[in-house]
Amino acid sequence: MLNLDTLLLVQVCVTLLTTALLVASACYAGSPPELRWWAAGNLVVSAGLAMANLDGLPFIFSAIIGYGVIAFGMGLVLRGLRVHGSATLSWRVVAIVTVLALLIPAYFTLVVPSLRGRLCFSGFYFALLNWLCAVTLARQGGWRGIAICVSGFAVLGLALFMRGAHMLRHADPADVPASLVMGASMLAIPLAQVCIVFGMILMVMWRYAERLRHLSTLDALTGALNRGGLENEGKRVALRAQRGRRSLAVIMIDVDFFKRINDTYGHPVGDEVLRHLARMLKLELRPYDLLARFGGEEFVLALDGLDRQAAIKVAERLRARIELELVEIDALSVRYTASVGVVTSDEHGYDLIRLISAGDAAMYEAKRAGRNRVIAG
Ligand SMILES: Nc1nc2c(ncn2[C@@H]2O[C@H](COP(=O)(O)OP(=O)(O)OP(=O)(O)O)[C@@H](O)[C@H]2O)c(=O)[nH]1
Repeated sequence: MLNLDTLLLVQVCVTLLTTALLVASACYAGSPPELRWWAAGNLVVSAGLAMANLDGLPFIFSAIIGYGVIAFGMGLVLRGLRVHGSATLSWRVVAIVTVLALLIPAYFTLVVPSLRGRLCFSGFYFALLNWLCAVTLARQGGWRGIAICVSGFAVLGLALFMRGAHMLRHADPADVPASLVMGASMLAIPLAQVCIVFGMILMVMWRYAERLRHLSTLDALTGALNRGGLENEGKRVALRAQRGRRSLAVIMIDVDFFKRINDTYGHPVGDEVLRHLARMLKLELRPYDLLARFGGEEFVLALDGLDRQAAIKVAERLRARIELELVEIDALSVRYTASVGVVTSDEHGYDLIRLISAGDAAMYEAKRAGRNRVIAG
């Protein structure tokens, strides 16, 4: 038969070990707040477990306060789960969770003294808290990493519930079936804890990798897509337009005499002009359109559903707006113009590379024709 004290020690050790894992992954993944809450929660839970079970501590700790500490730790874990779902959990809720966990053992210690009642109903309460964690996480959807964590919380809740239910039915701790269930639940608890923490780490690492992948497709100066992002996203935009039998327009925009802006005002001002242009273009786009920085001072727009006439109209509106805009940096006010090339899939097909090179040719024609104008290719 499994020794319950040994299993309890295993549970505390596993909690400490998983806390170390959470801290290590927080260091690697830029210390996201949810990992910090989970690590803190885990640490508090292990302190509570030690308080509730260690011999030699004053009775009040093992009988009442230990349970409150465990619940407080679970409140922190729950807070982390909410933060992971871009929500929050007020401290008032954490306090209520903690106070309820104190009231149950206090009732069965001070009002109606019953060890069985205390262990049993505290078990039910902690089962509920774990299920609440499972539900909070499951509602966030996106099952990568979450599934293992939800299963961990569900199993942990089930183990605690079974233990409570068994204690309610078997008053005698020497009862064999009761001991068997107790042992099995004590074994399931650390295993579920390991699952939960691995799930948490997976969730955070997955999100971190996604963020890095997203950042790698963006131009650091302007926030528009970079060439890599343009290749990936551009293919999707072109395919979507083609499947929907809609025209796809590509507009190439190149700042005129940008070298002169750099030479006259300095590179930081040139950078600000590029940021300004990207901001303005983004505002003009619909959510499914695409903006990328193609080269130094050249941007490309891919607009789904615009035929030649509509695309020329948009390009002319953008050119006119650029001409009117004033970029203000400190005491400086800088005006600039841009040359614009427009092409659509109706003339050049849906291959984005061909569209871009045709658009580029039209844009260079606009430069040759005197700049600050739109040419359709
Ligand atoms: N500030 C800044 N300048 C850049 C950046 N990328 C490229 N440039 C500069 O942009 C300038 C582009 O100059 P050119 O290719 O001669 O073009 P232009 O002066 O705009 O002339 P036209 O295109 O013919 O009107 C170069 O001096 C590059 O150094 C950037 O990220 N920031």
